Amino acid sequence: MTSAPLTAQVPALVARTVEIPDPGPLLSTLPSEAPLVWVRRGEGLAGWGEAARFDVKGSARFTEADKWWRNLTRTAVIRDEVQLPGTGPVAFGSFTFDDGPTSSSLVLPETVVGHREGRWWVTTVSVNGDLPPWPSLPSVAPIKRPGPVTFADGSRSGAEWGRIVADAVSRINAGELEKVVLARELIAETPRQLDLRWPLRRLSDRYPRCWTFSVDGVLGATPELLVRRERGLVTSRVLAGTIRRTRDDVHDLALAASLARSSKDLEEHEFAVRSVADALAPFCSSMNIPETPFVLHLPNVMHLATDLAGVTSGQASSLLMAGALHPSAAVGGTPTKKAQEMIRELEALDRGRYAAPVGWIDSSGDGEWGIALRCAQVDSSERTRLRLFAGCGIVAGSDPTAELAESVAKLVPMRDALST
Ligand SMILES: C=C(O[C@H]1C=CC=C(C(=O)O)[C@@H]1O)C(=O)O
Repeated sequence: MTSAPLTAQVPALVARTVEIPDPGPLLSTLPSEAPLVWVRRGEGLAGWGEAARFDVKGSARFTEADKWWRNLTRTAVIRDEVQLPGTGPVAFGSFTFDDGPTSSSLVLPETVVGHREGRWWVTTVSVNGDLPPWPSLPSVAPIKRPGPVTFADGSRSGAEWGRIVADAVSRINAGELEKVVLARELIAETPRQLDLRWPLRRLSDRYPRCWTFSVDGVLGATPELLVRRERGLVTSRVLAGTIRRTRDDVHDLALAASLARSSKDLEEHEFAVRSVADALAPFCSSMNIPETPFVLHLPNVMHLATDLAGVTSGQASSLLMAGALHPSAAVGGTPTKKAQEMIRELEALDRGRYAAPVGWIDSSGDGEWGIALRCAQVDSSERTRLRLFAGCGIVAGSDPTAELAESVAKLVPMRDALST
């Protein structure tokens, strides 16, 4: 079901991108209202304003959103003096994990500031056929602190969650399925309306190897890139298999070595790589899949990681690829259908947009889509209540106590980002 007919009159999109001098950190250019963000190591996109949006529910959400974007950009007039991926009009998107009651959205910002390869630009758009305003950066209000934040259990306490993990392990050992990813929720309350720039700045400063994102009230820093399509090349960073860090670098190195040898984690990782490679295969004429994963070090956890790369064989956009890849075994399980049923049965949680594609797409279909992991969903009106999510891959050898501790470690980035 779509909330807007695809055949509705298509607005006349005009976009203009101009090069600008270094404006400082991208996140410092953002006004406080509804920031749209995709940033890693200082590069990426920061947008605001809403020139057009598309909200959609149901199993065809990715294809319908892709159709809407193609319709909108097909007849667009684009003046782009920078010509890099992410220049010209871009839409930011955030999708739901399943076909439940929450909508997925694509948002076309009025203004986007971008930075890549030593260049900076501003794009402005209009959807009424007029030339958009001359790109300029507004002066922005200082970032407000959230004040003391409280945290409480969401749909289940930690102990209850440990019990459903134990249940999943016995069912995996009984042969019902091979892997399931179970998530838990934490509720954060802020005493005053949250200025989203506060957690975003902290996430991007502390987790520079992650993609910091904010789209339509979902924000976080994800280490997992579901798919990037850029000028005929497709890449994907697959993660699965995790170990907590201890703050002792020497000990962490030993842990990293044990992670790289752990048969439980290597097996979990293999499921995730296989699911991504299988889903990408129809879009690629060739693909490179490294034989062994590397260990990705983040401040709170370490992951087994594999970077896949392929050459595209058709016209499918980055968004269609993201839809085909979702849900990968890193967020669903193996086999996918069985895992989704078990998630619904055991979690007692509407995942909303957690563990689903978040990212951006440009008018050529190129773009980057991460998986919204370790993120928060802000209630839209008051902005004083957030649902925080984190999940863990459960396989035959999983220990519920260790998984609970892992989920706590995965919640740290968002918790810390909200604290004053
Ligand atoms: C589902 C999450 O992590 C996934 C991604 C990387 C490693 C994972 C793991 O080792 O369990 C999870 O599959 C999450 O952080 O919410």
